[in-house]
Amino acid sequence: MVIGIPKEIKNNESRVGMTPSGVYELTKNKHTVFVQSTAGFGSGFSDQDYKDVSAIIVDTIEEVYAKSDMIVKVKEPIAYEYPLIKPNQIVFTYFHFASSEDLTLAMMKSNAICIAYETVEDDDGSLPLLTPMSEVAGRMAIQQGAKYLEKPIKGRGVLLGGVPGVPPGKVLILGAGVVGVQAAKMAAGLGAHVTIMDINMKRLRYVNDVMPNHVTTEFSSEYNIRKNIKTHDLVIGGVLLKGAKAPKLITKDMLKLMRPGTVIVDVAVDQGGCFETTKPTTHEDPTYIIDDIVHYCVANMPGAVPYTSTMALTNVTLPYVLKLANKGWKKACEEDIILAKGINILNGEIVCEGIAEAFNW
Ligand SMILES: NC(=O)C1=CN([C@@H]2O[C@H](COP(=O)(O)OP(=O)(O)OC[C@H]3O[C@@H](n4cnc5c(N)ncnc54)[C@H](O)[C@@H]3O)[C@@H](O)[C@H]2O)C=CC1
Ligand SMILES: CC(=O)C(=O)O
Ligand SMILES: [Mg+2]
Repeated sequence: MVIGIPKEIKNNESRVGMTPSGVYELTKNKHTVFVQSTAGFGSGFSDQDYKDVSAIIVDTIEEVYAKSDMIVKVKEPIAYEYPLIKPNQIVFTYFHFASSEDLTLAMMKSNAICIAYETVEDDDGSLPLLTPMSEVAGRMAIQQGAKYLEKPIKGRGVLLGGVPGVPPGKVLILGAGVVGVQAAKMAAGLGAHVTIMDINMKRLRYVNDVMPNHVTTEFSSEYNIRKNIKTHDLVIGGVLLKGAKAPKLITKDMLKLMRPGTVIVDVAVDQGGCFETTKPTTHEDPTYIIDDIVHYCVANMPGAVPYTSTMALTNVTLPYVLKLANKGWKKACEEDIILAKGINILNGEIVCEGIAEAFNW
């Protein structure tokens, strides 16, 4: 098969769809791989690194799309890429369709085979191709939240870890999944007091078992959320309803309950966000303020740490990329129900639950 790795064009997105080590496995299996020149620079890989594993370097994104049977990338296609996508071309990437009607309509029109990393689902319900990026984003959420709590950038002016004689800051985490647990771990490491909420008691039991005593669990209900946002300095949104729009757990009127300078980091922004006031931002301009509450809503957080993220992503995507390349998408998906769950759009039709509902279609 002919596989193409374009350079990402989303704002400040420095990850790349495949490392040279991943490309090595593809060319070893007799596939042809086109890599757009400089695609790997941001992640520390030169064109020569890709040439050394028998990839062919091309100058433009147009050539990558035109020559390839399968595109392997990181983020959802951007409007510039829509017309480059061909009928029956496999596009394997994060799509997050439920957060963009334009993207959904464009991909339906393209007649491409859209396989979304974020809905590939293991037998136990976990999402193996989302997990590593959620690990990165969960850990980063605390790093970013701690920074935006500083007064010169309009935060409350609280040091999360406190100091001897002064209590630590308080972090509220909505969702005890991958993002939530990694965020809790980082916040606890800094010495902050952490409250983590979920509707899944199994997850709360797990957190309760593995976390230190200054991480407390609480069932997620509107009443409990309203109570907690009054006293916490940093609120992390890490909820997910697979493939669907995130539930709005904090509405605009609830911002008034929070103290001025409270920071919210809505990691779930890529599924529409769990705060009513969330709108996607970029690494170039990551925050905005509504009712004195600092909102950080970057939809590609791992893109800011590409050296870590690109490797973590290829580690998990490579086995599926190899299957798709070796067998073709039909046979690969027939034989592997886990991969088949990634198919979101096929022959111009939506085949994943939750997307059509997101737009009231
Ligand atoms: N902004 C970014 O750069 C990134 C965003 N993400 C996004 O972060 C979100 C979370 O991802 P994961 O942690 O991997 O998902 P996950 O599936 O591991 O965890 C989600 C958790 O939310 C819980 N939940 C659902 N409804 C809830 C409610 N009403 N209250 C409290 N908890 C509730 C679920 O029970 C589950 O435990 C996803 O939307 C994902 O796409 C992930 C990586 C990067
Ligand atoms: C999961 C996702 O949206 C990201 O890594 O950017
Ligand atoms: Mg995202």
